[in-house]
Amino acid sequence: MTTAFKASPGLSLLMCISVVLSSVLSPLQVYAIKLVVDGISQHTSVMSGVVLLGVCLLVTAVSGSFAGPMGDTLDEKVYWYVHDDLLRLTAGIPSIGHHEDRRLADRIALIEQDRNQLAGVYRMLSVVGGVTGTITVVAMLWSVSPVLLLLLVLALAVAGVQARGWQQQRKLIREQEHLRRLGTKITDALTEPPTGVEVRSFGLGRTLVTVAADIISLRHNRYSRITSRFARLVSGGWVIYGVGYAIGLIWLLARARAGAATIGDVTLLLLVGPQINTTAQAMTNNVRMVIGALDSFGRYQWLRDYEASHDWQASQAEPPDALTDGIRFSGVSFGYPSAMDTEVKALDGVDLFLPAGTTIAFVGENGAGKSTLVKLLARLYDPTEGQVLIDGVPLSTIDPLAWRKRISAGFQDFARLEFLAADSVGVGDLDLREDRQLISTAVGAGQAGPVITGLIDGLDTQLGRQFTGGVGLSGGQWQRLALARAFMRTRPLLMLLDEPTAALDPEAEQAIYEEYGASARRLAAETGAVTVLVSHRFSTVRMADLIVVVAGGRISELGSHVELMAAGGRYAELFTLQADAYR
Ligand SMILES: Nc1ncnc2c1ncn2[C@@H]1O[C@H](COP(=O)(O)OP(=O)(O)OP(=O)(O)O)[C@@H](O)[C@H]1O
Repeated sequence: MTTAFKASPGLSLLMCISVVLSSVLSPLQVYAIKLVVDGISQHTSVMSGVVLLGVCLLVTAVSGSFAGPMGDTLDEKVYWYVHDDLLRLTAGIPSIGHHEDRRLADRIALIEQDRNQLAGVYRMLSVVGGVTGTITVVAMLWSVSPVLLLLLVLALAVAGVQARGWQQQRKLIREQEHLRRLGTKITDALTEPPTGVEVRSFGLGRTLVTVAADIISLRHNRYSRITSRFARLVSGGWVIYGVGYAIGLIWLLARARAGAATIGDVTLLLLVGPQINTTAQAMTNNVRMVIGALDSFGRYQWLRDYEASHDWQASQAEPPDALTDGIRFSGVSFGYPSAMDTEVKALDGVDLFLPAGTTIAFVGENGAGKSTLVKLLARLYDPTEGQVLIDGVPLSTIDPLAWRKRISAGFQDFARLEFLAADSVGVGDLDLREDRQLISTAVGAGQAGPVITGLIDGLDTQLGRQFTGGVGLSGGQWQRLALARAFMRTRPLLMLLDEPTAALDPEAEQAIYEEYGASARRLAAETGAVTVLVSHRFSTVRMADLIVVVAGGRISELGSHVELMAAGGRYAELFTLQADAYR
């Protein structure tokens, strides 16, 4: 309710009034008719009944014509309010665990699907309306005979069964979220250009279509089983209600003949029959809405709590202006959130010192833990045990956004930012996004000069084939722009290069590493910056001051190229293997 009132206080208040009014008005109309009938049959005044009926009809007509458009506008306002809030919440979390943990991703996907449900939250007001309506019906039945209240009890029981059915449907939707996601992934694989090539060359199309159909029928079968079971129960219930209503009517007619009830009483029961039904249905709808809204809001609230506990508010310290000592991993262990159940650790008790002003290379087999070390340095996660220290200050106490502003990073899985070319590079330092001089320098350093000069409007070209006049780039060209982006930050304390040249041709790769070497030397003198390089190419790795061999989440060897070669361990073995291959 507070969400609806925050989105639009005035409209929410008007809707409150309109919902309550409409729930009282229709039973009151029935009562007014009874008063008129009684007046006529007993030759007394019908004035009060007529006035009441007139007022009811007038108010219904006026409020009815406003309620629809008002409701639509409020729906729209709440929808966009919730939409913005969800974006803010998911994008605002500084860590990335919620993107990678399946359970968290499922919940967030459900919240996004629930946006409509959340937008209609003000309809919860009709719970108030439903209660008022029920009280009015109870009062009317009571005025004829308390025995007739049994009809309402019967109708509510049927409505309760219906509500139970809805609850089970929602539970099933929740349980099957992973299937929905799998279905979407398969659809994407079949329709998106990046996977299209492999799907066709391996002839996977038909198989994927069959799997997608199986998933749909699996979801559909269980859903329709629940739906049809409850449909049978509910229709049976209404038949019993109908019989009960007929018995009630016959009983009341007999009483009227005996002079124990008036014609007005019989008229009231005739008119209120459908009202009982409608009231019970409204109550079920309310229960359904409450269940749905509690469910959706429970998740929405969970996301808010999650964001609050992951906003790292406690991390307020500013990063140092320059590194004097260096960066230390002290007893660092880490398990990915998605692997929590398995207790598999990606890093296990790492103690490592990266001295200020040096270039360090991480090497090791696939899955050894190199990228995980890099992610902890960028504070995309916090270690599960131990800590990362920046000049002796725990990284967990440093403001993550301020820290990232002092990092320049190039990744293997780079983003293809389909903006104007200037922006695609410029967002590497948002504050200096408009600085064309700086962008041009970064483009040069990232070896993206030929990419830009090849574009029709240079830096002002729209990138991305999906845009009118947009230009598509090759994988290597995109990577060059990503590298240029990484050169936008001019005074980083940390340069992270996680296989950033995988898509580049050898010449560009050589040039990039020369550029990085020059940057590393300049920054080492200016800010004591540490350069971390992850690479499988030993010709690049050997240039580093310190080489760290990672194996099974631990540090297995450490030293300069010369020292490690002399030691004759795993590094020496792999280096020799690669060098022989090139001979
Ligand atoms: N997002 C993730 N969720 C769960 N486990 C992950 C995730 N990313 C990596 N891992 C696991 O953590 C371990 C270390 O992975 P990491 O990416 O650090 O290896 P790497 O040494 O960089 O490998 P590569 O050379 O292939 O890039 C692996 O066992 C991997 O399966």
